[in-house]
Amino acid sequence: MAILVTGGAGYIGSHTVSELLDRGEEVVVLDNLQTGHKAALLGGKLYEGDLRDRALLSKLFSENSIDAVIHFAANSLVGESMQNPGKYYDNNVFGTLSLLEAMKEAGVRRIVFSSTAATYGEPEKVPIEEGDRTEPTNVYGETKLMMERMMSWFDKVLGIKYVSLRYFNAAGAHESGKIGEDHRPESHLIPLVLQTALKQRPHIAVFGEDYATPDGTCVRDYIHVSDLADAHVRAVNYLREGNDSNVFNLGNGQGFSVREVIETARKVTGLDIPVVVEPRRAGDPAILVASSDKARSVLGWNPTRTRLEDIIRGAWGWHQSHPQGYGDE
Ligand SMILES: NC(=O)c1ccc[n+]([C@@H]2O[C@H](COP(=O)([O-])OP(=O)(O)OC[C@H]3O[C@@H](n4cnc5c(N)ncnc54)[C@H](O)[C@@H]3O)[C@@H](O)[C@H]2O)c1
Ligand SMILES: O=c1ccn([C@@H]2O[C@H](COP(=O)(O)OP(=O)(O)O[C@H]3O[C@H](CO)[C@H](O)[C@H](O)[C@H]3O)[C@@H](O)[C@H]2O)c(=O)[nH]1
Repeated sequence: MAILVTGGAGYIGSHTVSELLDRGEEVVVLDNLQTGHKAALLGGKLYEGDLRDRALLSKLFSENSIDAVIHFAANSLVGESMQNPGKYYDNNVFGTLSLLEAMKEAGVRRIVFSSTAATYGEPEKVPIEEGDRTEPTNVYGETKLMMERMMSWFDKVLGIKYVSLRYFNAAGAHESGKIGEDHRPESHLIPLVLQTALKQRPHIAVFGEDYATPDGTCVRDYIHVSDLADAHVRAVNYLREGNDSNVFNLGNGQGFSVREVIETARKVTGLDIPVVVEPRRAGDPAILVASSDKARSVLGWNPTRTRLEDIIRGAWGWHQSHPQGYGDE
């Protein structure tokens, strides 16, 4: 049986495809390449097309024996979602509906889904647990929560089981050096800091230093992309074993401030990284740190690449060897 990976040519998707292939799984990828890269695919069978194309989905399911889906394909820029909400409801919510309908038609009963810490909004406490209040502060987080709720009803009514993985901040690159982070436009802190070290940007902007945190800058929980990939494989197996639908946080449980990330990058690269302090970015909570105890106990997940310095060193290796990313745009 094969696993369908939507968005498999993207950052987290490509690392998960690699992990699945390493474990001998047959992989089918659906990606419209709007932010993904063909070169990020280390194997698998690619269908180049859109999630919302029901005819393509029907063809894909009829041509392959798929028993589980891992669903990464989405738009995921918080700022853009606050300028163009319709794009997010269309691609994320309608796209997921299209996928679930195609799964129903094909009789596929398992889906593992990319959710996000953004479903919580401003946390009521840290570390955040799965049962905590979910009140998104941006459209992106709201669409991900809607997708979770839609899957919950497709389970109740149709028996399609899901695992929703709420990632915190994905970071780092594959140990092989072959794949890494190449978002266009790039909005994530670590790649932007490393592009500044490479002198591709004049400075890194620090969005606000008046937060109620030890050094005034936002605190985030950075989790290695390969540890995320491992969690997806575990989640598929959890569903294959016949377990019930579930929701898990995925993070390291340790927070680092924006200033600490920049300082660590200076240490790793040995280079100057100029900083300019700018106003807060709309919709940014001060602190987001995960409790991943549930994923550890239920999925047996045990992230191994947890040191921020090592995560940044791996990303630095990728940026040095691929200064233009995949170079396909
Ligand atoms: N990067 C993070 O820190 C982070 C954190 C939490 C959640 N997430 C979620 O994880 C998932 C993957 O994130 P990423 O950073 O790898 O993003 P990415 O942009 O690199 O990957 C998304 C992939 O989906 C594809 N895609 C998008 N819409 C599509 C459509 N309609 N049809 C077919 N393909 C489509 C893109 O071309 C791309 O290859 C997203 O759902 C994102 O919301 C990411
Ligand atoms: O140039 C920059 C970019 C970011 N930041 C700050 O660095 C921190 C991390 O920002 P990222 O953009 O790297 O990540 P986010 O925490 O905003 O978002 C990530 O995690 C979210 C969940 O928490 C969502 O899932 C989202 O898709 C994912 O990119 C934030 O405090 C942000 O304000 C800066 O100071 N300067």
